[in-house]
Parts: sequence; C-alpha cells; structure tokens
Amino acid sequence: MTMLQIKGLNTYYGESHILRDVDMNINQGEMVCLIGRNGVGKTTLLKSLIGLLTPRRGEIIFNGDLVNRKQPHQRARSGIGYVPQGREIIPYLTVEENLQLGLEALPGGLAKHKKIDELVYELFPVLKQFLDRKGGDLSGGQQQQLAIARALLGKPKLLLLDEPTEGIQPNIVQDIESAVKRIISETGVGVLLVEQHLHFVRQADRYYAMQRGGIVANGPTSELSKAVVEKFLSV
Ligand SMILES: Nc1ncnc2c1ncn2[C@@H]1O[C@H](COP(=O)(O)OP(=O)(O)OP(=O)(O)O)[C@@H](O)[C@H]1O
Repeated sequence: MTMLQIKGLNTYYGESHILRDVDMNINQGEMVCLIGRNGVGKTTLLKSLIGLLTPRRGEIIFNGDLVNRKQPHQRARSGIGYVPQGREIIPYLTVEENLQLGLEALPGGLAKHKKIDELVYELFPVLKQFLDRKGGDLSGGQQQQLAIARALLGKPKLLLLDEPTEGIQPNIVQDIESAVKRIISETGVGVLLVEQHLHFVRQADRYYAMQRGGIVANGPTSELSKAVVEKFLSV
C-alpha cells in the first residue's frame, strides 16, 4: 500500500528554485534511500515533507490525505517522524527529558503520555544507562541514537532520517544501521533515508537519486550500479 505520494513538488527559498518536479512513492514498511551530492536539495525535500518549508507547487499525499497546507505539529501527529541532520538534541536537557519531547508528537502530547516505550532502550541500551546525563555531554553517536529514539516515541508511520551516520565513528554506524532495520521489522514503519554510506544505502529496498533538485534515477538498490554510486554518493 502506498503511504506517501509526492507529485510534481516544487520548493523555493525566496526566488531560488530548489526542488524541481519531484515525484516519489513510499510504501508501508518500505525503506527508501535518497542519494545525491551535497546541496542538491535532499534536506529541502525532507523539510517540505514535515512542513518546515511550504512547496509552491505539487502535492504531498500521506495516507490518502493532502498534507501540503498542514502545520508541522499536525503532520507529526498524523505520523510523520523526523530525525534532522545534526540531530538537534537539546544540550541542557537530560537524555530522559529529550526522550520525553518525542512524546509530544503523540495525539494529546506529553499531557497524556508519560511512558517511554522500552523498545527504545532495547534498541539503544546506552540511553537507559545515561538517562540522567545532559544531552550535550553525549558523544555524536549517542546523540544520534537519542535523536532516533526521540522520533520513534512519536510512533511514526513514516520516519525521515537525514544523514544519520554523518560524522559518526564507524563502529556506531553499524549499530545505527542495525537499529533502523530492526525498527522497520518490529514496527512496520516506512523509512525515507538520506545517506552517503554505501553499505547503509544498500540496506534500502529502493533508491531515488537527486541532481539539481530533480529526481534523475530510481530503482531497486539491488540494481544500484557502480556508475550510479560514483555519480551520486560522495564517499
Ligand atoms: N535557508 C536557505 N536559504 C537559501 N538557500 C538555501 C537555504 N538552505 C539551503 N539552501 C540552498 O538550497 C540548496 C539545497 O540545499 P539542501 O540542504 O536541501 O541540500 P542537500 O542535498 O540536503 O545537501 P547536504 O547534503 O549538504 O545537506 C543548496 O543550494 C543550498 O545552498
């Protein structure tokens, strides 16, 4: 079943035309990867999906509803979860308080929901160990795990991950990759992943390649050729 349908999407920063006629589909439980060099518009697409940017033309249909005009908090509560590039952990809040922020995305928000789902501690045991530590005192890899856990607590149906392995030690990259796969198999969430690590890209079912704000290639990752990889991945 198609969960997300993007049709003819065009997004601008002022008069700079960034996204050009983007079409994309993501099915329930599917992992889709968006690849492309720096500055082609990948983050702009994710921000358009969550409502931080308003597309000038085109449609974003999520679970049958046109969401173009919905506010970011409405999209979060309808099931679009987001892990931003750079993680955006609140440094002066504890790990537990950062996790609680994720509960805000649930209908009724923090007022109605207090319980942290044990799944996040199973996925990322280090978070349970460091519950009272300040977010800013965690390593980059631990902050990334916290950011994914926080998004997961909003019980998303679609999880958008913007370069989750950027600037992270190789041993933690593997942990994050395994956690994302486990999240998909245990919760049935669909994932749109922006990623540069080829090994992680290959874990996705399908890929879309972006160049100058447009989708220029797509297909199953099993058919990702060396030429495509060299053209669209910078590492
Ligand atoms: N706030 C902004 N105002 C104006 N232009 C912007 C703004 N943010 C990004 N851009 C421009 O939009 C284009 C697309 O940027 P975007 O961040 O979406 O690229 P990206 O593919 O995610 O790259 P990266 O991997 O470097 O994050 C770039 O040319 C960038 O300079």
